[in-house]
Amino acid sequence: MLRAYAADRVRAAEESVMAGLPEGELMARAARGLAEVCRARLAERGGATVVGLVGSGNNGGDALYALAHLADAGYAASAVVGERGVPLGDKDSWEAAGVRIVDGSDQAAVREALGDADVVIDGILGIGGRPGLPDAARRWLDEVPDTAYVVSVDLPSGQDPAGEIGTDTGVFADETVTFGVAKPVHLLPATEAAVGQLTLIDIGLDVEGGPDVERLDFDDVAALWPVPGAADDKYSRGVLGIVAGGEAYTGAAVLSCTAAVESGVGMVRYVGPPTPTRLVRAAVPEAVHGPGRVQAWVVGPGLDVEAEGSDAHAQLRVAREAIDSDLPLLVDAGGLALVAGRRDAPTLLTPHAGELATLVSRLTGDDVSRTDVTAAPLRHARTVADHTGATVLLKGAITLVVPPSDSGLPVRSQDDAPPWLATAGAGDVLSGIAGTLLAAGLSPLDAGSLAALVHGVAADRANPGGPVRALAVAMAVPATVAALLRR
Ligand SMILES: NC(=O)C1=CN([C@@H]2O[C@H](COP(=O)(O)OP(=O)(O)OC[C@H]3O[C@@H](n4cnc5c(N)ncnc54)[C@H](O)[C@@H]3O)[C@@H](O)[C@H]2O)[C@@H](O)CC1
Ligand SMILES: [K+]
Repeated sequence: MLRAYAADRVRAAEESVMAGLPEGELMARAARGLAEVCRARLAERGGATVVGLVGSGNNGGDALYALAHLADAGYAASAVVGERGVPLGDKDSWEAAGVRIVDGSDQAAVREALGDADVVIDGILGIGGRPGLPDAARRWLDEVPDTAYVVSVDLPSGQDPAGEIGTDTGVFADETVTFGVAKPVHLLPATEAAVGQLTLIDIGLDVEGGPDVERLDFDDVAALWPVPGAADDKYSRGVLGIVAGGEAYTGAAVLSCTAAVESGVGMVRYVGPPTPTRLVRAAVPEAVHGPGRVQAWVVGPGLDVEAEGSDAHAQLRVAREAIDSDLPLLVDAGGLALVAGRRDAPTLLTPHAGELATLVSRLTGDDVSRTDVTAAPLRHARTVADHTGATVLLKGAITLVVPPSDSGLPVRSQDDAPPWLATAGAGDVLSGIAGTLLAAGLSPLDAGSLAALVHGVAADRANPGGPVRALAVAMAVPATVAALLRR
């Protein structure tokens, strides 16, 4: 499990560690680790020249000390500094340590220095930064050659340390070297694309309490996935009711039911009108039909809440009963239109960005667009979680699973899916996997994040590096789970 802690908690931890250490020791550790990474990247690239972009705070201090180590190791090291000059010591002392100081307001000098750079160290802003870069720093970035390898110190400068707000004016790094623990910026969808490879340097930091953001990795699957024992039967493993599909969207019913049986559900009860029922009978002979006792519900894939006719109305009635029940519930796609008040039972909502925008707008009365959601995904997912008491799984290239704030639980952020998984029906498959896990008794947070992980890995295994259809993802789930359980 990768764990990230908010910047203010990291600062508090730094302060308590620093109290027991000689002055400057923590920064010295950070800079030594940073210099080692840069030295390895220079060696891999056969490079001789490293240039730091140095801001006025401690992030710039880390960069400067690392540059001094690299100068000491024989590399040509320069530091571009802003109008406030070097963050620590004075220009002469750094030049005595072998670091050439370049006046950042002299664009020609900046261009000349960066033109030769094999590695660029981005030490403009760290956890003290707000989203966006000062104009002067933006002009420095204009001179960074495409061929240079950009190593960001702690986080890509100008990106939101909290990972809440995306900006395209910040640094986009090849690698980010962070200290002690990861921060939300490294894992959350608004900012993670700017981080590049994440490298963690141990500086002896220990943050108290649980993380703010987590990411399950493959080694977490065995501890969470419900593995049946000899005493289990289909009922104890979990019966999942699926209210999905209609005369218009017939495939969603097949995909959701298929994914559930491929995920090892005890039994599926399918509820829908005649055409999807016929198709589910043919494609998923394991499913039983019509309402009955279940341990959890999936409501919504391919569900048309506006559909007319007695069959559609009967299906809608079961959907509403499921929502009003005290059973664990997953609500997806068409079913999201039925979500209104709070539920006390475990609830997982699984919108994509457009559906979340509609949901936020309806619940808050604000006019929120899909673009607003993609610019600040965590904020909007949390708004819905707090309004409904449900856990919100926001689908995307990175899947966010956001419990209500008052739960005290961390956000999970999963990046397991290949871009090929952005295909019709993939969400229906996810609902079948996550529904199976809810029926087996997992919490919405575990069910949602574990399902997102398995869904992404199954897509990759179905056809590594190439296109994949939703049905193939569902069919790849059994071997994927077996492989993850064997680790
Ligand atoms: N506290 C410690 O002991 C350690 C800190 N470390 C480094 O220190 C960094 C944090 O340093 P600082 O707190 O000095 O803060 P930063 O160096 O991140 O930022 C410096 C200052 O820039 C200004 N600023 C922020 N956003 C801006 C914007 N968008 N435009 C213009 N100005 C802006 C703010 O006044 C901020 O205080 C960490 O990210 C890490 O790199 C490491 O050396 C490890 C040890
Ligand atoms: K930085």
